[in-house]
Amino acid sequence: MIEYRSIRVALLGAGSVGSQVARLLLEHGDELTARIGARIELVGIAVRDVDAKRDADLPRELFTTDAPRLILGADIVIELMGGIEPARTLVLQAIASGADVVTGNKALLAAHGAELFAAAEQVGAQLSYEAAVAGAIPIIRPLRESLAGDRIERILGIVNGTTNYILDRMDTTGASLEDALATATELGYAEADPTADIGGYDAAQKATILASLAFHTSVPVESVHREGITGVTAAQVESARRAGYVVKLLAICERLADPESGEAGISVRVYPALVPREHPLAAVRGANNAVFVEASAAGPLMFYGAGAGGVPTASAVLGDLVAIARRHVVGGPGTSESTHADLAVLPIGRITTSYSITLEVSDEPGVLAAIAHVFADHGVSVETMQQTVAESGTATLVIGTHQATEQALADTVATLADTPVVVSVASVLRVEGAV
Ligand SMILES: NC(=O)c1ccc[n+]([C@@H]2O[C@H](COP(=O)([O-])OP(=O)(O)OC[C@H]3O[C@@H](n4cnc5c(N)ncnc54)[C@H](O)[C@@H]3O)[C@@H](O)[C@H]2O)c1
Ligand SMILES: N[C@@H](CCO)C(=O)O
Ligand code: NA
Repeated sequence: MIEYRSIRVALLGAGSVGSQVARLLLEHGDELTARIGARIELVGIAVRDVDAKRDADLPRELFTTDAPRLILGADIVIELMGGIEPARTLVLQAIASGADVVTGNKALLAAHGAELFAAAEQVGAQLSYEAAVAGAIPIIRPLRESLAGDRIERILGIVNGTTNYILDRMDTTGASLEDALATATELGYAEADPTADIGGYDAAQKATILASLAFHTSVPVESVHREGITGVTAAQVESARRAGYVVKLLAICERLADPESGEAGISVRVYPALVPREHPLAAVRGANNAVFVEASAAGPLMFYGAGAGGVPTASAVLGDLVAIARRHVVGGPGTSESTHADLAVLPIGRITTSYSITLEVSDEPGVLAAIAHVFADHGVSVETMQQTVAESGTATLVIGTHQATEQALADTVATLADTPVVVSVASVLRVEGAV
């Protein structure tokens, strides 16, 4: 019989994801041993309350409330507690004590990634985080390894399941945002406090992580332009549907030249946008996630699947664990994060996009000309214009623009709002992923 060496694993947190990681480790131990060439020994699980009800039946003797002590002597620490503290201190402590770390904590990485990666690099430790972006979907490893020889041009991600569920429900049933959110809460997709999801904060954290990796640049979460879905109305979704679009909350990471200096830069932004129905992202339904990557040589690629859920997310955690454990068997330092490109993150005003603008206008002679003037004055070219006349003496104009800078489009919208024939600017949405 082969005598396998033991790799000591400490788990921090046994909630939705942690409890499934522990269960799978215990249930599939022999198979993992054969794949790794070493035995994974789960030495303990740190939790807040040893007697709390869990999603999986786990041996009580594994539980402890003393996380700092559990870390000592571990070869690999899996952090699945969430939040910033004490997760940050514990991860730093694990790295300092010579352990490698697996985490699913996007909030921690978005806020303190640079510090944690630097600490890991200093001692040759590995910090892996596949679960932190788009749950079970392999996206971190493909960006870091499979596409390491390519050049990423753009990433369009649906990386928040809760908001995708809400927008999909609005699209398919005509529900209001409030009603769709209530259903998402009932079904357990949305948290009791849904701010992080519907405000776009969760997606912004994931965008930071994706952009840093894709563009070899440390991207602070504060530099991400963020708009949530709270302003999306049933009327906008319906009008998008009639025009052949679907509204999606997108995390966009894009390589582009600064229009002012001409220097290479990147844009990282999160907002609800119109996506053409023919685009692969339009087919991402319910609470699923997808990351659409455009690479220079590979062309377009889409990674699709379950972006959340205890069991699927545990798969991503175990993948990282097995990769690290295999390295323990053969030896050598971990892979450090590369930030050599150090590209500037451009402010939202410098990016180029196109808009769909819906205006309520008076239905009288000269209105179209007046509106066309506003666009021309700001150097924004109109691509399409559709008019519907209401009985009340007003008309609805849906105007699609060609690509223009955000600043020019924002100035156009501001001037339109002050134009006497414009009764109201009913909706302004960007269009992304033109096919
Ligand atoms: N749930 C998902 O679908 C999902 C998907 C992707 C990533 N993630 C990430 O994975 C991590 C874990 O998520 P979750 O849904 O399992 O969370 P959870 O709230 O269900 O579980 C957290 C666990 O950590 C423990 N814990 C929290 N603070 C602690 C402390 N101070 N000391 C000791 N134990 C503590 C809790 O007792 C609990 O066991 C988070 O960072 C989350 O963002 C979750
Ligand atoms: N709240 C997140 C969970 C996964 O990070 C979502 O809705 O996608
Ligand atoms: Na993932």
